[in-house]
Amino acid sequence: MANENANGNQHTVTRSPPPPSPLRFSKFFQSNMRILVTGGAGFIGSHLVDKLMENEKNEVIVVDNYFTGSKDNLKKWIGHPRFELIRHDVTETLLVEVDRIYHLACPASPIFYKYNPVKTIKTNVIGTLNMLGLAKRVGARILLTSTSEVYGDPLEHPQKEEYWGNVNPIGVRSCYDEGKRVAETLMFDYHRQHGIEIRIARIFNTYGPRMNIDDGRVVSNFIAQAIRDEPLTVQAPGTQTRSFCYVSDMVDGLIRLMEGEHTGPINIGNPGEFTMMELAENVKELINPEVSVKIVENTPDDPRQRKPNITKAKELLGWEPKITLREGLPFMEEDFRQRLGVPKKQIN
Ligand SMILES: NC(=O)c1ccc[n+]([C@@H]2O[C@H](COP(=O)([O-])OP(=O)(O)OC[C@H]3O[C@@H](n4cnc5c(N)ncnc54)[C@H](O)[C@@H]3O)[C@@H](O)[C@H]2O)c1
Ligand SMILES: O=c1ccn([C@@H]2O[C@H](COP(=O)(O)OP(=O)(O)O[C@H]3OC[C@@H](O)[C@H](O)[C@H]3O)[C@@H](O)[C@H]2O)c(=O)[nH]1
Repeated sequence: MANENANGNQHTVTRSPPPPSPLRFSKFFQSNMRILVTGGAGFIGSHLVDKLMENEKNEVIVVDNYFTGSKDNLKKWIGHPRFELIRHDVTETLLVEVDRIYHLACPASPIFYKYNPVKTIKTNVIGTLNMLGLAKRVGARILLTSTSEVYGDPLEHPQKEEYWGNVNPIGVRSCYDEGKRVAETLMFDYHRQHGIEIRIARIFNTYGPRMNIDDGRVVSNFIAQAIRDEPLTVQAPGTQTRSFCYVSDMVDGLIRLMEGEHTGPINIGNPGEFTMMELAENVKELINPEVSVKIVENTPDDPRQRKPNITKAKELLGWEPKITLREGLPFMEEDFRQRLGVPKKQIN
């Protein structure tokens, strides 16, 4: 069986996939779909769990080491008969009988993934190897949440999936950028060599409620600063761009990819591109017109531009984002105000 990969090359899958559990072929009683979500206590993962749990035919197991995630993000499911939460680090092997694996375990914030770069690359390489070994052992379909960072500091703009990227192999972000690239390589090697059913999402900047308030990412920083009346810290030059996808759109895209027939990689993101200065102006206008903006130093290897070409997501998944940045920011403001205990100022 041959299918086309993102680079347009035919690649032959030499082996048929390992047989899924006989449970999937039950005639009289259709057993629940058993879904493992690694990193499910995190920002995107916990919203994914919420969506998956809405389907009564799904059982969800979350494994997480709580490096950046929190049990608080899953508190409404703890004790639910179709939900299990396991404290586990994916760099250690795991044996659970499942039908689907959403592999999200990896710190996403640059501050956190740069905190322990060796651990970050172990999580991306050994963690993904362990999850692929599990998928092979139990006959599960596995989805990897890769990232727009695989394009590095892109020379092609907007970025299509066929673009091979412009990545520094030895920089301070390489643990994440190269870690995710190796993870994608491992996914395709297990697909070609063992027939594993894989799905690869290249996620672009995602924001929404439950983001770690102090995780250092730009949207969470600006909103927390605006609410606390602190200057918005635009990292120089301020003209660099990102494209921001609201978390509910992201979750919808991930589920469509998992349950569709395409391996990917497929870009999932919102093509609405903003400079950091424009983002600051939007936050100022929507949340706190009095707040000041200050230019601060940036970190090495910060990509200068990023915007997804989402043609494949539209054509192959029937997906496109629905929520614009100006619609999504107020939802995040409400969440942060509630968590910080800072009510909106009454304008009399
Ligand atoms: N949020 C974004 O803008 C974005 C963009 C691109 C890709 N992604 C990817 O999406 C996934 C989720 O990102 P997020 O924004 O929810 O980040 P997050 O940091 O909130 O979630 C990551 C989760 O993984 C857990 N984790 C980290 N290392 C682990 C390990 N070794 N073993 C077990 N659990 C571990 C963390 O505790 C956390 O709960 C990540 O793979 C990230 O690379 C996110
Ligand atoms: O306070 C801040 C923080 C960040 N920034 C700038 O905002 C831009 C975005 O930075 P962030 O730290 O939010 O995130 P990045 O775009 O670097 O990575 C993000 O997108 C790709 C994902 O894979 C990563 O997981 C996610 O963190 C950068 O240009 C950064 O310099 C600010 O201007 N001010």
